[in-house]
Amino acid sequence: MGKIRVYKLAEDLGLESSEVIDILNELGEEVSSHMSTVEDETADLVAEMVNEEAAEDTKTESGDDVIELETSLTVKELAEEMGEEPNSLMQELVGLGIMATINQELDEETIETVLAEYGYEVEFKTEEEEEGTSYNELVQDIDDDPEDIEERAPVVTVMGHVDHGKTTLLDAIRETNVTESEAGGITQHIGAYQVDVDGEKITFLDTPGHEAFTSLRARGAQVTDVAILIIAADDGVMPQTVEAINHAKAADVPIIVAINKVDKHNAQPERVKQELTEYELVPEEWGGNTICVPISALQKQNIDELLEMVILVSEMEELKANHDRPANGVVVEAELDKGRGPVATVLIKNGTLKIGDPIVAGLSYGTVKALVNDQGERVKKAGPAMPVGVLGFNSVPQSGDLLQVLEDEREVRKLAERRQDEKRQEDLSQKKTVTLDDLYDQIQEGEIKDLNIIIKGDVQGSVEAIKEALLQLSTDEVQVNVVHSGVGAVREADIMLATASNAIVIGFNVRPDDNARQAAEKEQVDIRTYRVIYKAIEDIRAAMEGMLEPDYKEIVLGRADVRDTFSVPKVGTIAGIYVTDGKVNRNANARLLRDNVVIFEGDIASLKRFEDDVREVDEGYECGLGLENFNDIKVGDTIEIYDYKEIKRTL
Ligand SMILES: Nc1nc2c(ncn2[C@@H]2O[C@H](COP(=O)(O)OP(=O)(O)OP(=O)(O)O)[C@@H](O)[C@H]2O)c(=O)[nH]1
Repeated sequence: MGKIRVYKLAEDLGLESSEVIDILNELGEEVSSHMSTVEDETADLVAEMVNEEAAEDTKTESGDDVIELETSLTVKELAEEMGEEPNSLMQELVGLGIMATINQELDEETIETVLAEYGYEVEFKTEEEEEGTSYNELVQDIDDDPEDIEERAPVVTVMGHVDHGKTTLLDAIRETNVTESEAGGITQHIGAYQVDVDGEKITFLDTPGHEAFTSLRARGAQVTDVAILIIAADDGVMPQTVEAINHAKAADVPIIVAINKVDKHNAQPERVKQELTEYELVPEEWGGNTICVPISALQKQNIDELLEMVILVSEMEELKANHDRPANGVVVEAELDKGRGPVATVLIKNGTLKIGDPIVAGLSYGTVKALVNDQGERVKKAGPAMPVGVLGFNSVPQSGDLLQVLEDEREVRKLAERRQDEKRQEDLSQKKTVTLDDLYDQIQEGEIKDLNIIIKGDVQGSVEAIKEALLQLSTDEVQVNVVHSGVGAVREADIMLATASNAIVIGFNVRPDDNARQAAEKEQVDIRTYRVIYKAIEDIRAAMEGMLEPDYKEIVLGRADVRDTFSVPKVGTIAGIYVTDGKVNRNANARLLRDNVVIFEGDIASLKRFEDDVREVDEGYECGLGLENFNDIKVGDTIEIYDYKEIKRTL
C-alpha cells in the first residue's frame, strides 16, 4: 500500500494543504505539515469526504417548495423530513387509500403523491447525493479537545525470518505457549495482544513470519509504531530478514533488533551486527543508532531489556490519541464463528469503540453487540492501541479493512452497500478474464497459460495470505488467477465455479462437504487441502514449474577458422577448418561468422578427418566441414559451434 504527501493530496482535490490537514486531524490522523504522508486508504477517505461535502452543498441550494428526498423512506422518516407528525401523515395516506404502518417503506410514486397533497414538489436525490451525509456527520461530531489527547500504547510487530524465533519470543513475552499447538509450527493467524511492562502497556501484533505473507506483514506495518526485527544469532540475516527491514523502512517504522538464540553454542551475535550494517542498520555500540538486544527467547533471557527498549523508542515517537471520540481502527483478523457469527479482531487506532456503536469496515457493517479483549473477557469499550474482538458485523470483513464509527445504523449500511455496489461493478468488469471462452482463447493463442485457483479457508487472514502469496507466483508464462476466495468449507458452488473456470480448489484447514466431494469427483475437479500455508504455496509452485515450457540456453562448444575451401561435386563447398577453441561436434549447430557478422546459422552436413566421418574434432586439429544447404564459405570466416542446454526453471 502506497503513501501520498499531504500537499499532493490537497493538489489532487483542489484544496489548500491546511484544509486537508484539518480533515485529517478530524479523522484522527496525526499530520503536522504539508510534507507529512498519509496512507492511500486514508487519502481515499478524505477524497470521499470532500466529494460528499460538495454533494451536501448542492443539496442545500435547492428551492423552497421543492423537497429533496431519497428514493425510499419509511413513513416516519418522511414525516420527519416534512416536519409533520407521523400520525397525521398516516391519516393522509389512508385518505389516499394507502394503509401504511409507521415503519413501512414508501416507494417513489407514493412519496410523490402524498407530497403533492401537501403542496410540495419532490426531487429525488441521485445516489451520490444520498451518500452525502455519511462522513460529514462523523466529522461534525469530532472536535478534538487538547485535553482529551493522551499518550497511547505503542503497537509493536515482531518480524523476522522463518524459525528465527518470533513465536517463541511472543510466547516468552506473554508467558503462554503457542508454538507447540500450531500445525507445522508456522504462525498462521494474526492475533494481537496487549502486555503490561511495569505499568506501561505494549500492544503486540503477531504477523505470520514466512516470506509468503509479505502483504499481511506490510499491512501490519501500517498500524505498527515499532518493529522488533528478530534474527537468530546462529543463522544471521536471511532473505525474509531483509524483506522485514525493507517493510519497516518503507513504513517509516523504527526497528529494534533482537539477536536471538544467543544461548546456542554456535551463536555469532557480532556477525549479525556486521551483516546488519549492509542494510544501513548500524548498532549503537558501533556508533550507529540501531538498538540491538541479544536475547534468548527460549530461555527468556534479556526479554525485559528488549521491552524496556520498546518503551524507550516509543516514548521518542510521542504516540498520542484522543480517547474521547468515535473510534477508528484496522481489522487485523476476521473469521466466521459458528456460534457468534462474524468476529473481527480490530486494533483501535484512535477514539474509543463502545457497545452499540454503528460500525462499518470495508463491505461489512453492523452495530457493536459485544467486545472481547485479548484475554477472552467481555468489555464495554476499547480505547486506542487496544486489540479487541468485535461482534455485530453482518458479514466477515477483510483483514486490513478500516473500521469507522458513523452516526447510525443507516449510515453504516448505506456506506457498506455503496462499497458493495462498487465492488460488484469491479468484479463484473474483471469477470472477462475468467470465463471459459476467454480462457480458451488465451490458451489457443499460446501466449498465456492460466492457473486458476479457488481458495477456501478457516479464517480470512490465512485466505488472504495464501491469495497474496499465490498471486505473486505469476510469471510471464503462467498467470495465477484467484477466481474466488472466502471463509468456510469447500461447497458445491465452489466446485461449479471451478468447473466453469477450469480452476483447482485449495482448502486451508477446511474440508469439502459431501456434496462438494461428489461434485468434484463427477466434474474431475482437483481439491487440495492443507494445514500449513507454506506447503500449499510450495505445491502450486511445483505445479507451475511443470507447466512451464523448458527454457533453453545457448552454449558455445567451440570455434574454428576456415583456412581453405574445396568444391566437391554433388556435395557443395567443404571448408578446411582448424579448431581454435573447444571442439566441433557433428550433432551440434553451426554459425558462420564473417567479420563477426552472422552469415549463416544451421546444421552441420558433414564432418570429416581425412576420409573418415567423425563425431567430434578437438581443439588444435584440422578437419573438413560442410554446412547444410550453404556453400558460400570463404577463407577467413569463423565457424562457431553451439548447442542448447535445457535450464530448469525456478520461479
Ligand atoms: N536455542 C534456542 N532456540 C530457540 C530460541 N528461540 C526459538 N528457538 C527455537 O527455534 C525454533 C523456531 O522458533 P519459532 O518461535 O517457532 O520461530 P518463528 O520465527 O516463530 O517461526 P514461524 O512461526 O515458523 O515463522 C523452535 O524450535 C524454537 O524452540 C532461542 O532463544 N534459543
